[in-house]
Amino acid sequence: MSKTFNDTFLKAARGERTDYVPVWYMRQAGRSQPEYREIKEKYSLFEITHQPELCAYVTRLPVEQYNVDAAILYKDIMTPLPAIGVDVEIKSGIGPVISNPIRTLADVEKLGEIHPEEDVPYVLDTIKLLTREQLSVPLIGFSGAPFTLASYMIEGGPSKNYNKTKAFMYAEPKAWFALMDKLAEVTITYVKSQIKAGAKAIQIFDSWVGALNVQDYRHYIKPVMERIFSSLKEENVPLIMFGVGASHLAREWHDLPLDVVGLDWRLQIKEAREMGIHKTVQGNLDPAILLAPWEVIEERAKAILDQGMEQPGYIFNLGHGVFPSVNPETLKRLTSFIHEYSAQKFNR
Ligand SMILES: Cc1c2[nH]c(c1CCC(=O)O)Cc1[nH]c(c(CCC(=O)O)c1C)Cc1[nH]c(c(CCC(=O)O)c1C)Cc1[nH]c(c(C)c1CCC(=O)O)C2
Repeated sequence: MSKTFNDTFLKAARGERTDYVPVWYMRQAGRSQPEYREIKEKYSLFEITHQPELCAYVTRLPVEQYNVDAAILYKDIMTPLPAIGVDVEIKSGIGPVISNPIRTLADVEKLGEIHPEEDVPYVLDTIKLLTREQLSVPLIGFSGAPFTLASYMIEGGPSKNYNKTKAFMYAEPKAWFALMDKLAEVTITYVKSQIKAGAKAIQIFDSWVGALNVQDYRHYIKPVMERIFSSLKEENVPLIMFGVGASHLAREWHDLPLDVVGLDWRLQIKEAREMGIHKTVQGNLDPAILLAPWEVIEERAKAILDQGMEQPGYIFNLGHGVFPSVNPETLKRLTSFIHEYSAQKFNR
């Protein structure tokens, strides 16, 4: 490794004091970067992820350009699903589309298991490349969570209201829980293989689970999340939870055996602390703010930092992914602002 390893992100994730607030951005490897757009003209997401050298390069780009404190593996939450029999294609401008959606218990029973070394060797090879030779910051591995994966598998694609998913959940509880069990198994096996290959932290994306109320979350989802996090806990790497529009579930996540509660922009960090969330918090600048003039971005970032830095255990991020139209210079400037402003405050 040429540079010394920077573990600020891992320390913050574990709730330890740091010299400054670490930063990374969801969807930092992507469409806001001209180098990435050039690659995307030639290759699809799945084609990039099947080429470990290229995939490692795409993963590294934002670390070098934005000076962020963590890298996130370039792949999608759909990546493990073909291995268990899901026919998924990522359609440009739409998202994941699935041609054999789940409709019955028999469909659930047909789903297979994942064997990461055979089914997704390219994911593990990319991680090995990055963590053994190329990265000076921790690599975040990830998986989609059962509800969010199931929502695509049942709806057959992106959805606004998750009606089919909810109808399946309420009307076919036996099939629902069987599906949650299968997806928990996939998540656990897949994530453990990423950690074994070298991932230093894990984020679980339950992006769309905010569609459920607290009662349904407790009944239909929390037990499966409890099982996943209890099993992953054995691996001793920081575990991060994230979802969109899920402020009403943040307290439920906090109960789970995980290390970091990810927040979108709807809940202020001080409100989360008042709700009793004392674990590390990650977030939560509204990604739309990045399209505003710099003065507005700085003011909003400062307001978030002033709340987040009050307790140790804070990681700066956006409340959701970077939009394609964001200027890379803005992300670079924001990272140095977060680093400098927090270093000054911490060292006073
Ligand atoms: C729900 C979800 C998906 N994928 C993901 C989530 C959870 C995070 C979230 O809430 O946004 C996670 C994801 N998807 C991708 C990453 C890469 C790593 C990173 O954050 O930089 C990550 C972490 C690449 C991607 N995932 C996708 C692309 C676009 C690829 C293409 O256009 O071919 C990339 C680079 C496609 C995808 N995949 C998905 C959607 C909704 C879309 C289309 C929307 C879009 O284009 O932004 C499902």
